[in-house]
Amino acid sequence: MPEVDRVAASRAAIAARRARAAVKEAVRRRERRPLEIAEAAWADPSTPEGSLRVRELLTSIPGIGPSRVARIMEELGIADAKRVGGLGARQRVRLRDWLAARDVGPLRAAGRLVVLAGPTAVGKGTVSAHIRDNYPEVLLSVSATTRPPRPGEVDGRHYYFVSDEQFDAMIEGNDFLEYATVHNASRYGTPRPPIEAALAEGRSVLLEIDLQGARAVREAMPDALLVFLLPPSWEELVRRLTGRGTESAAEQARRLETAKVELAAQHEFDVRVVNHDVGRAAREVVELLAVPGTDSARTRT
Ligand SMILES: Nc1nc2c(ncn2[C@@H]2O[C@H](COP(=O)(O)OP(=O)(O)O)[C@@H](O)[C@H]2O)c(=O)[nH]1
Ligand SMILES: Nc1ncnc2c1ncn2[C@@H]1O[C@H](COP(=O)(O)OP(=O)(O)O)[C@@H](O)[C@H]1O
Repeated sequence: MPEVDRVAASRAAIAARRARAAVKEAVRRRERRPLEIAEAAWADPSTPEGSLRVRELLTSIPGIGPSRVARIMEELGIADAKRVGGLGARQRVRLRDWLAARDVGPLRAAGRLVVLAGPTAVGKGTVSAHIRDNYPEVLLSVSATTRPPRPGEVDGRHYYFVSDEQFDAMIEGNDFLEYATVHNASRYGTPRPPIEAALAEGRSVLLEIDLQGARAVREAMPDALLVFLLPPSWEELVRRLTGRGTESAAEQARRLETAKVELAAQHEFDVRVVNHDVGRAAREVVELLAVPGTDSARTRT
């Protein structure tokens, strides 16, 4: 191919990729409905909608992660690399029915609720704090807890430190999105009102809670995206727990037993992020929040 044609072809490929990225972003931000994208693709398969892969379309839908997408595509009998515009008639019917069943009607600007969970000492607190300090557009939910503050912890910033009676009153008042007893010791709960207010304003919310909390949020809010934070290795997890030095040897051993059970539940989650480096892991989580106006939201393809 002559050089000038090659340059034109590669420009066209870049433009097509950008156009597909814009379609995915619009779905992610709930500006366009997935069903409408599929219908545009079938009306004209040469459009960006037509050349979008089915996998990409489904992964862009808020609340659906890659492992669920793989399951859905298997159920629909659609091969991994298929483009929406290239589906056969029967596959189109199956995909249309599936999208229509979860079509939510009129769209509204909506923030996303992301739950960050993972085994003890993987770095959930560190990654969340990094997000709170570097991405102020994300609301990091502050939980209420009955455990006493550790040195340096500030009421209202790290937790709302409450008495057992106050915690009971919050349960009575239906003030929690979820609550649980963690490590067989203290109670922790996610206050509901700030989350509902932020989501209603189109702001994204991050919850850093334990595995039972993540499951409860999925029940209460099926659109929530569940992210599991993984250590680079088991040895590194043990190093982080012992290095933190906030638990006795007996408590560390108990938490490591719980960590094994928690790691076994990682496949219940939509997305897994490995915490090699705090900044990188935080950025990956923020990209999942797809906050309009952040660099990560703009450049994610
Ligand atoms: N279910 C639930 N778990 C929470 C909540 N807030 C914190 N947790 C979890 O409680 C556990 C204990 O937290 P913490 O006392 O700060 O100690 P850590 O284990 O050293 O992080 C962690 O696994 C947190 O993810 C909450 O609101 N709900
Ligand atoms: N990416 C990382 N690399 C090295 N150490 C880390 C990393 N993330 C967290 N840590 C360290 O691991 C320990 C546990 O982190 P923490 O945020 O308290 O875990 P969690 O909230 O999951 O229990 C802390 O000492 C923290 O400084």
